[in-house]
Amino acid sequence: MAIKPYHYEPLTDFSVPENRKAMEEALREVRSQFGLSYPLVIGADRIDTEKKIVSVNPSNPQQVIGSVSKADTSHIDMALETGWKAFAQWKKVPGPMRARYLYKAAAIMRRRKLFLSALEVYEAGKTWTEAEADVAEAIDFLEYYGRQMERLSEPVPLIPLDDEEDRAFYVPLGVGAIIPPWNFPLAILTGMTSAAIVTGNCVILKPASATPIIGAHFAEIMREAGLPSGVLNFVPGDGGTIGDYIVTHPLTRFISFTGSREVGLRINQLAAQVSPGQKWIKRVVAEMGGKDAIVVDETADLDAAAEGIVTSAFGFQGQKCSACSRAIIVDDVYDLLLSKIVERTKKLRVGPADNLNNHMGPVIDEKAYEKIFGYIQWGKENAKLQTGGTTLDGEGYFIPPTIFSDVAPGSKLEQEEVFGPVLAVIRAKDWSDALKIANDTEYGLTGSVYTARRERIEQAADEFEVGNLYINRKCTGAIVGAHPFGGFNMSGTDSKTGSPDYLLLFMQMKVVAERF
Ligand SMILES: NC(=O)c1ccc[n+]([C@@H]2O[C@H](COP(=O)([O-])OP(=O)(O)OC[C@H]3O[C@@H](n4cnc5c(N)ncnc54)[C@H](O)[C@@H]3O)[C@@H](O)[C@H]2O)c1
Ligand SMILES: N[C@@H](CCC=O)C(=O)O
Repeated sequence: MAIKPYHYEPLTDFSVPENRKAMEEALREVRSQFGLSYPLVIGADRIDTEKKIVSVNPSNPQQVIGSVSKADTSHIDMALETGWKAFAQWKKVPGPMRARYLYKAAAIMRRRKLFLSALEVYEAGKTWTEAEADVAEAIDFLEYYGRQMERLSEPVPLIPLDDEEDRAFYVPLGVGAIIPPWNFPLAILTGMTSAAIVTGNCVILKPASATPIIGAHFAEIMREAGLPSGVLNFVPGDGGTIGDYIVTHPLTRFISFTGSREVGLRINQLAAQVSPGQKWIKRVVAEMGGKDAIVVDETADLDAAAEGIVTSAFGFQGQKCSACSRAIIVDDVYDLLLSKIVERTKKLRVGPADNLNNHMGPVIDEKAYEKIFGYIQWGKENAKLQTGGTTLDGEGYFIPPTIFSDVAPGSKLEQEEVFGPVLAVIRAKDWSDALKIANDTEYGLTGSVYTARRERIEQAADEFEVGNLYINRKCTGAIVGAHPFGGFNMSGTDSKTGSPDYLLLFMQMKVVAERF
């Protein structure tokens, strides 16, 4: 069997009765495993600690999904030392062979797709479709990065000199820390970890504290895929407590982080300081937040725009870095489009994520719930509430999709990342004004433009300062390999996940020049 060219993973249609039944069975299977405890994994050792991170269901926080052991600083020392020991062998494994571990892990994930999706429904509060899309994306990262590593294992083409042989090839960096967020609990964690590993590095993986059980299942899948021990060390812990220790540790060679602007900047700053005994400049790859906008002009298909805005704003409860949190609409069509957006939004059902009939589940935890309601309160005092904004019945952290209109450019709700189901609608004088408002943010992650005018599409391609610009479509849902993903400015360190360039961030080029 030859390795086929990369193709993104198809999604499951849950309107088909057999698929629905299979998912219901997977949800039952996950429930039967509630309460299990998962150890740290350092080298070949599985370590149970007294202190645990307890993971709960955000749709019903009384329900415990499971617990993971909690690493302290001594475990971080152990994991880094173990990683460096494993690195001595792992870096010598040829790239195409390392890729095979990823293909194997992808095959295991594919076989367990619905189980992992069901786990996300309970641990992250994702609806069925959002959960399955995340698992599919994790598989995509494994398949795509494997093939990219095969390509990058070829010798680098050089200009030949007359009197010597020159060779150039990529070598790994060493042992690094992988620090993912909870919002794409399998896809982003898998992408970040597999990119570092397939390029020949060893890692310590600290999953986000809200979704550690999914992380534990990933670590287990990599073990089943045959990954040599010590290449991936799994060390859950509280970011605020052990994060600085990991980042400043002299044995940490690189940090791959995805999360908030605040934590990303802190990591970037701390990593720049040289600790005693450290003999490299740490490399930091940081993917951070967004304040993403959809701009609509007077020539746009307004029904398509309303659909794109609602999907982008409220998919996974607005908890995507790519989420549309600003709809910037030109005056001519503002009132009409606003009414279409509000009408569609009012049809969205919010409730427990394991019920297929709900379009939206809960936000991730109490802290997020309180923070989002802080923004809602601000909106009530400073803008016009169109829908939502109330508390909802039920045990979980449910927030209705909330829309504020007449939000002033430059104001708090127009500038800060809410990371929840809150949409700010902003009136622009005209197209030029709309583009100016869209660019007036320190972030630059995703954006969309709805227009029928060719010259405006080209102007946006040139002037809309975002890493991922979409035309006449939603601003979420990047596909690995088709939409390299990552933002400008305060949205990160200018890297692109799922792109032909991404793996280079985990390697350096070595040149050997030989005279005979
Ligand atoms: N650009 C992207 O591709 C992308 C993708 C997903 C999420 N995000 C962003 O992530 C944020 C939401 O995720 P989050 O709430 O998990 O973010 P977060 O910054 O709170 O946490 C991210 C990770 O950092 C860890 N952490 C916390 N404090 C730390 C410290 N001092 N040192 C080291 N690690 C520490 C956390 O435990 C977690 O694993 C949003 O801002 C969102 O826009 C960006
Ligand atoms: N890659 C995802 C967003 C990841 C951030 O949360 C998308 O394109 O919607």
